[in-house]
Amino acid sequence: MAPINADVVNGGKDSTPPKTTLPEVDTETNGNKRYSYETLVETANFLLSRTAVRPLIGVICGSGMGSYWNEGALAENIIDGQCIPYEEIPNFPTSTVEGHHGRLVFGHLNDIPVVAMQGRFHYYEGYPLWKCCLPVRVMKLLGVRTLIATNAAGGLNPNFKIGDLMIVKDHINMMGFAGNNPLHGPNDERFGPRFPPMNKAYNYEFRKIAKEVAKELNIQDIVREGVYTCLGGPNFETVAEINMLKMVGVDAVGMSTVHEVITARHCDMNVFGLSLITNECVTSYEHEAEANHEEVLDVGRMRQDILRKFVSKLVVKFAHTLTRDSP
Ligand SMILES: O=P(O)(O)O[C@H]1O[C@H](CO)[C@@H](O)[C@H]1O
Ligand code: HPA
Repeated sequence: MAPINADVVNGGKDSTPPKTTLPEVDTETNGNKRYSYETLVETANFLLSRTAVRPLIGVICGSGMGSYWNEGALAENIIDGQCIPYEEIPNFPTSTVEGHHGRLVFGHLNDIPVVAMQGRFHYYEGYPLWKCCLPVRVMKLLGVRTLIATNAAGGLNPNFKIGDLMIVKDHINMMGFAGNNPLHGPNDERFGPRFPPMNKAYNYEFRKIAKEVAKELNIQDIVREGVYTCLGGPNFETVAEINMLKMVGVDAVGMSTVHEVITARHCDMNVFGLSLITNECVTSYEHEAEANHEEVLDVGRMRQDILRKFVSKLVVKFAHTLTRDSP
């Protein structure tokens, strides 16, 4: 077969390669090639050698929602703050999306040892789902017992407004319907069972606590509850897709979180999910506006202060719930 001529592919106009170098990502989905338990223990041990913090709670920051973990922003609350860029962590992927800083932040938030992912990994970046969720398993090996997974999402529920916070009550694993699941492949029982239940994915007690905290902070009017779904992305949805999602009971749509939560529940972590509604999903062909990532990041910036206060308080309350439940 004749080799493909790039000039022809580009319409004969320009065969110069793009200026930016794209990161090489591993699109290998073969179950046998994924990292073993032992490999992830090595990653966890590397982190434990780099920090004295022994985190109990892990936070994943959504698109544009992580800057409250920056030096300065958390200075009043966090002590022993220490940042480790993903590039330095053995076996870690790298963040390629704007609004995802690409580092772990360790520290004590109001005396509670925490680790925050300032930047997550998405399927559309080219990573298989198991690799997107690798940090969740690493957190488990570090001793994290509770995961707070936050995300930016489009609102489908007509009662939601841009800037609202949605406590995730449940999710619909759309990608799982098509057979794409982070647990696909050989199961290592040291992480969890072959067939994990998912009907208690989002901790009921935590959801109750979050509603109480919302009242304490006087933000109850912007705090909602609902069902999240994740699509593969990176394109935003068509009108028909949004209308279909509405019909099946979805309140907010994004491109993350579901697989992280499945991985966390598989290894018996408690989960709290929080979506920031960054845009209204378009449900009619007459609608002029188009979804875009800039708007998503803008709303994230706009809500930094509230997110910082809300998440900081939740960390403390959730940690105390863990202590109470401990034998
Ligand atoms: O889910 P997070 O990482 O918050 O990001 C959301 O925002 C991006 C689209 O603007 C997508 O990555 C979507 O998943
Ligand atoms: N759709 C999918 N993902 C998103 C959206 C959206 O409207 N907003 C933020 N992330």
